[in-house]
Amino acid sequence: MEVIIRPDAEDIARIVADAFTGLLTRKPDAVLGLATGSSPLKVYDELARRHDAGEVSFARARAFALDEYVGLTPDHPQRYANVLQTEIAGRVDFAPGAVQAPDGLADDLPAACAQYEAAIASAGGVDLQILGIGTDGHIAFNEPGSSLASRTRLKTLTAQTRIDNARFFDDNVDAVPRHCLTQGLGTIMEARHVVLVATGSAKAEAVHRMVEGAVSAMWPGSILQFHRHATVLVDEAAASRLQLSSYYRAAYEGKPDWQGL
Ligand SMILES: N[C@@H]1[C@@H](O)[C@H](O)[C@@H](COP(=O)(O)O)O[C@@H]1O
Repeated sequence: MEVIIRPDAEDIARIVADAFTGLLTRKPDAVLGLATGSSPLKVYDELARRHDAGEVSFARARAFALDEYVGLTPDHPQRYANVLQTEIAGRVDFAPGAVQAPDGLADDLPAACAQYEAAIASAGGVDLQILGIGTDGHIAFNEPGSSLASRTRLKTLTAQTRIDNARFFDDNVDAVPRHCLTQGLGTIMEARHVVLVATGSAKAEAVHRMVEGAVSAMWPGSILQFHRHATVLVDEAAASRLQLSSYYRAAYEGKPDWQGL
């Protein structure tokens, strides 16, 4: 796991956008993994800017959302399919239907989960997955206690996650759905490169546990310690509990250019 500590979210966004544009240049039909939440927003802004400048195209790419709320109406602005359309898909040149999310309105939710797994597999798997992390250490919606081998499935959100996400629902926690469909930890682990972005002091404990703690279902992001190509980008506040921060800084400063991200 590579840990990169940068001064601010803009700098992090540039580095992550470089990973996306580099991949799409090498492999225009790449399969991208997209996250919701506030953490990726500056990355999406930077990608939209580069797209407008003619520096990158998503025309042949496909993308999969990490997760989706269960039961939000098709036009609900917080339905993650709509969030991704607003934040990134509608701002660049993805082909119609190229961005998929689990179907949180399906009559048969387990079947929808199985279909989603099959769609990712038939696309050839995810090349580059962007991730955020919850204050309780969840990635996608894999809450503490999630199986480290889990696949796309129905999950119940924790009270903490519903409180954290109430800001997207006019601060009304009762409006936050209780259930979601989420890629499992085992699903996410199959992405060929995962890039996790975390900023702000509220994430410091989760980042420390994920990177330096024991691998444990109590801190689901810690499964990424087993990933062969995981990059964690944090600002100073999110890095504030890291024990080996001097080492991470030295490694990044001395990193040979040819290594890339
Ligand atoms: N399902 C999403 C996660 O994918 C995201 O990583 C997390 C953190 O959100 P934020 O980036 O807004 O802190 O929130 C939600 O629960």
